[in-house]
Amino acid sequence: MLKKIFINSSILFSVRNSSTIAQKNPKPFSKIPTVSIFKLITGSLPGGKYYKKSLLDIGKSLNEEYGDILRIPSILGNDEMIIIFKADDFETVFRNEGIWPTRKALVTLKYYREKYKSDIYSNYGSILTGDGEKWYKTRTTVNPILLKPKVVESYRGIIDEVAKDLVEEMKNIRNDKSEMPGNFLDIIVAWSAESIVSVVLGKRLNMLSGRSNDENAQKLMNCIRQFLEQSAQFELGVSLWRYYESKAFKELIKVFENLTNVTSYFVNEALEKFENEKGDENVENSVFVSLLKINKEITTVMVMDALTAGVDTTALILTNLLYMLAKNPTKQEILRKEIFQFLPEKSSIPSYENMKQLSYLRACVKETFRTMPLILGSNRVIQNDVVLSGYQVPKNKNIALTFTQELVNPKYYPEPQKFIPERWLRDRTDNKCPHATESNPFSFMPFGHGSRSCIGKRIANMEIELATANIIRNFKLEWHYPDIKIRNALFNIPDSEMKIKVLDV
Ligand code: HEM
Repeated sequence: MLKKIFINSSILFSVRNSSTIAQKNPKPFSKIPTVSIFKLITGSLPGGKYYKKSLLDIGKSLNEEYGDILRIPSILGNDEMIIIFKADDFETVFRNEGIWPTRKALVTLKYYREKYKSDIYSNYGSILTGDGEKWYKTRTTVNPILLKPKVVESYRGIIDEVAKDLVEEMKNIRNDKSEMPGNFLDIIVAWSAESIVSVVLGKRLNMLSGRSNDENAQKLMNCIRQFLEQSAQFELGVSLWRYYESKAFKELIKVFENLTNVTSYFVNEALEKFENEKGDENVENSVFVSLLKINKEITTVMVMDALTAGVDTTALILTNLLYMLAKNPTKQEILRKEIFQFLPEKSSIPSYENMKQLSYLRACVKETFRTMPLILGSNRVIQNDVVLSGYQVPKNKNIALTFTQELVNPKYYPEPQKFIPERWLRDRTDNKCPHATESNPFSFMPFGHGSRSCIGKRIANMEIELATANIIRNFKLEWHYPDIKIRNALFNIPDSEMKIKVLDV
């Protein structure tokens, strides 16, 4: 064992040394290890090494096989892509992303919006799929409303109200073994949709407790689920859709159309309400109303993006977190102790001051992002020539940053497979605890980085923290099944029934 550790650490050392030299004498771009898309496709067929593998495993195999940088040449509508795995390289890319960073993602949604919905995006680009100056105009207008802590704080009451509805729903839907139904993820998606709609539009859909008879609310949920499931094959595979619109592609376009229609319905409804209540000082605060006072066009664009990007993401992280707490009862008890200390009553609404004290809760959220990442990474088109992992990479190349390998790098996160929230605490009492706060900040970016990072991160964190605090305040969670499997959709999603046991405390 010792010999193994010695060999591993000497490899690490020699790689580090040689990489320093390589940064000074970089190898030419043409020498970057290259994997053909043909090899990737055949590897994904039955019998191939990537067949039925999760994206996490595919990323790991590519890193092991080709090293810290590899190139996939352009083919049939897919741009050439450089894939990187190392935190130091991520830093280089982000420092060279330019003032209007370009991310080539959600390409089918972008295509749909440009081809069929140019009227909505004529003056202001989408935050999610737009680029250049039009993206910048929208982003800088919305930033103060979605990212300023004081403004986000004003949504605490409504987010807590929805979290308490989720707790009631969990009481109602547990079976005679006190377990959640297999489709618990759908309930959490309903919670997430309810939360973001109430923040953004100031409207309750009442989707929890089966109370909603609003057919548009149901439509919204269906569209978001279909988007998650159906767009993955086009995002991740060869872009043949650029040449030929298959039946599956046409169905995806229909999903985008439905999603746009249902969102437009909510936007128009909110507009009408706003017009009727104009001048009334008691009009409820919402992102919508705040933005509307600035610019109506941007308001529509922002609602489209928030409902597209802000539902499944948050729902999946809360699901993963509850699962991790159920599987780690000792950590769950530490968290419950902290929550009892600051929230003695089940009905209390956690204040800003209360939540600031819940450092173990925030550590549990971070450790969930690390151990069960939602996405493989992000990408940027670099604006300058750079050196990555010892190779020259000219400007304008599309770089895919694969975050997941660093999340389990023992150099940054000792005992990486273990769920250890303590590693995120600043004032550690246990000195033996592996410490993440000293690790490279570019090794942990669940919301991305820079001016194109997630605009919903503060809202998402508040939703997750309030839901978890309320759930752990009310229930003890247990897991009595084998470890869940993860499958590929647009995100990494659980492929097992989420039958978490919930017992009253
Ligand atoms: C736990 C929940 C969430 C996670 C993990 C997450 C993660 C991400 C990531 C990784 C990016 C790309 C960042 C980059 O390329 O640097 C992103 C972008 C984005 N997210 Fe989120 N997100 C979450 C929740 C939300 C919510 C609630 C909203 C709703 C407002 C939202 C709206 C967006 C938008 C509009 C973008 C595009 C930003 C831009 O390109 O300027 N996200 N998110």
